Amino acid sequence: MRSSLLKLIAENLTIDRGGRRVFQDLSFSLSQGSALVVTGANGIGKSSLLRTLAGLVPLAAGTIRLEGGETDRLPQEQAHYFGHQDAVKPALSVLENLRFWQNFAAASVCEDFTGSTLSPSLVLETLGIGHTAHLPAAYLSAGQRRRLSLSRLLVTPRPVWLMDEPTSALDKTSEQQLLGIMNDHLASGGLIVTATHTELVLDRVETLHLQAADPAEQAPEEALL
Ligand SMILES: Nc1ncnc2c1ncn2[C@@H]1O[C@H](COP(=O)(O)OP(=O)(O)OP(=O)(O)O)[C@@H](O)[C@H]1O
Repeated sequence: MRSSLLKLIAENLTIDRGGRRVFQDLSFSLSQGSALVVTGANGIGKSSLLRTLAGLVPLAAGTIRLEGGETDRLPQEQAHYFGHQDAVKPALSVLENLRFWQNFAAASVCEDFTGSTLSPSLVLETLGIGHTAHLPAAYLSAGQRRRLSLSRLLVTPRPVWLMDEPTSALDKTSEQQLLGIMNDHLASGGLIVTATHTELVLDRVETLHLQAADPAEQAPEEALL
């Protein structure tokens, strides 16, 4: 019997950006195999929350931990961050980009999550950009660049995926494929935190709706509700 299921636990998070408090005392926990969908008005702090979980924005207060994860690694070292920017090096070929990321981001496996490791070539084929493998990444369209960025998550297993507006720039077919990939990750025991303005059809979803603490800062449409 498994004794230490993975759980992402955020307690009393407080985040400041540009000298302004974005939110404070935010707490949540997310169990293995589940996705947390973060919603809320523009500027409420969804991206800031994801960037904080990824270790890219410092916490003013609070703690983040991955229970059941690798004890000698920080939670962000066990997470992939799929943000607005695609982190693609334009002068390298598409395949070189992916090989770079495979070598750069260490795999993170633990008792309850092994994930799958696919070869860069296979991932590019799977995501429909195999024919671009030897082109400079600068030549990719916006949607192809997005798919290359997504492919990083599949060449190196990490249990936590932090995904900011993951469907942006994707066509309907790619969007369906992305949802399939996200559901596969959940089915293999992974966890996903995703910020979105669109509905994502995922298998096990919890929602976190961020709201302004000060009603004066609420978006007009939210203030009317
Ligand atoms: N680098 C930064 N420096 C200063 N303030 C920032 C920075 N990035 C974001 N902010 C501010 O932090 C607040 C939250 O921004 P954030 O991008 O997290 O919102 P969001 O909910 O993701 O918005 P959207 O739905 O528009 O993407 C906003 O007031 C924004 O202006």
